[in-house]
Amino acid sequence: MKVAVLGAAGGIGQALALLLKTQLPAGSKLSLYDIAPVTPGVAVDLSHIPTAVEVKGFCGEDPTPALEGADVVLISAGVARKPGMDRSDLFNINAGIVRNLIEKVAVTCPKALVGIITNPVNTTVAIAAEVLKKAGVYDKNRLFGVTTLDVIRAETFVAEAKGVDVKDVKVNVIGGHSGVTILPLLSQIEGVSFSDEEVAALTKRIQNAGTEVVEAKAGGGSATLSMGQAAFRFGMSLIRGLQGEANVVECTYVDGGSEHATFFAQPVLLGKNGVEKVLSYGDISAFEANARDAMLDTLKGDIQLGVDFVK
Ligand SMILES: NC(=O)c1ccc[n+]([C@@H]2O[C@H](COP(=O)([O-])OP(=O)(O)OC[C@H]3O[C@@H](n4cnc5c(N)ncnc54)[C@H](O)[C@@H]3O)[C@@H](O)[C@H]2O)c1
Ligand SMILES: O=C(O)C[C@H](O)C(=O)O
Repeated sequence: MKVAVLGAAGGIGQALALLLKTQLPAGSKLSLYDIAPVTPGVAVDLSHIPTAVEVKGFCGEDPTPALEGADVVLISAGVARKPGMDRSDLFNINAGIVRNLIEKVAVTCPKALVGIITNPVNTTVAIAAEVLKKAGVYDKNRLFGVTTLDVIRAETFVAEAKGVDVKDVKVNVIGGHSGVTILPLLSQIEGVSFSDEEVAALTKRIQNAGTEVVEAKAGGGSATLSMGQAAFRFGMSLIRGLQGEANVVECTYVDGGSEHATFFAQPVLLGKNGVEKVLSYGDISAFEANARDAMLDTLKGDIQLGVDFVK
């Protein structure tokens, strides 16, 4: 199994690379790419950790050597928010970065499973899809927006609020990855109940959790360590699916034939070809149905921005 991380010298990239180096299956290859010249050094640093995972680092303008033979590509290359910015403010810089990297993916490893972390995810995934379509290699089952951070936040905050063990809390988060498009389905969580006020407050906190970190870091960036963990969880789920493990399910933003929008995050069964099956997100409350319907104009606008960028 070969995993490539693009943006590997960044805050997320380094945290993710450390987790992958220490926990990928024995015999795996880890390929780190970033425009930053430090990247080969990041790989040398990691290579001193005694695990049976070979790690190589590449820098410069061309990611091709890092992508050769990749089964999974995780992309966190790009700029992060500062206080006062929305994720959409990152579009001007990150749209072009994702487009250029995906153009290389399309040529070098078109069959790889690609997870996009770079914001604004609602838009950058649409950009990636259009680039792959243009290159004639688009397979909707192999492209994912990584929304796992919303899931782990929801699980953490619910466990804290209700005083339960976090390992017993499972939360589906549907929609997209920004503001009102992040919709945790709190009504489905087994073993806990919430007042209407608690639902409103927890939903808002989960939707604003990225901003909570951006403000706490006071200009020093956005979530990197929790995102490293989230990307690691998602990347490992892709790998477990590729290896034929049964019942690997993650919420992720996919082109999955949703009735709501071209791309929509919901539970997905992962397998040897990426998306095995897009699963129903199940019954939801009236509050959640209203929030889902209210997000759709925003989500569709975000997606259209990505489509128009490439066309
Ligand atoms: N999906 C999510 O839930 C989620 C969560 C947190 C952050 N993010 C996003 O992830 C992205 C990265 O965040 P970060 O904190 O790691 O930022 P960072 O600035 O620490 O790292 C970004 C890295 O990308 C590299 N880079 C820039 N242009 C590149 C290019 N053309 N090719 C290769 N590498 C390039 C930079 O050199 C840097 O090392 C941001 O867009 C951020 O908003 C997404
Ligand atoms: O909020 C951000 O800008 C980064 C990320 O999308 C997050 O949710 O933490």
